[in-house]
Amino acid sequence: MTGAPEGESVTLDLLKKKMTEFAKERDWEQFHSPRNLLLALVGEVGELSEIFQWKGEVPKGLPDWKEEEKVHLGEELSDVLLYLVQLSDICGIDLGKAALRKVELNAVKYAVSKKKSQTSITCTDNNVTGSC
Ligand SMILES: Nc1ccn([C@H]2C[C@H](O)[C@@H](COP(=O)(O)OP(=O)(O)OP(=O)(O)O)O2)c(=O)n1
Repeated sequence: MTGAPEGESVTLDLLKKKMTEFAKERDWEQFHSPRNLLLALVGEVGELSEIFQWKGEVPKGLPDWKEEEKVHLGEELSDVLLYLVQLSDICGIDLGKAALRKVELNAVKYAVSKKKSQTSITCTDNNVTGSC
């Protein structure tokens, strides 16, 4: 498997196709049930968490991290994404469309306050104004 073709952006669809090909080449589709993919996803979230474990709060951009630590972080983030893409695919969910729809739902649920001086947001589902 190679990366994205020259000049082509990485899309969820490209990742989905590459993982379908990856599983097919190895005859691993038989193992890729929704439950198995979910468990694999959770396992990778655990591996991702281990990277941050015991470090305390870390500044944005991870300025003090070694290059190899950042590479490792990228690998674990990718494992989570790749299992999520496969899980969505096997469940017949268009992840890109579902996520865009969720962004819209979130914007309605957490409406931005009209008073720009305030940093508060409004929770429309529980009628509370302020942080929620
Ligand atoms: N049945 C499988 C096995 C692996 N993968 C893919 C998805 C992940 O991107 C990666 C996971 O591989 P590993 O289980 O080897 O996990 P790690 O790469 O995290 O290795 P390790 O757990 O040794 O750190 O491979 C997959 O799609 N289906």
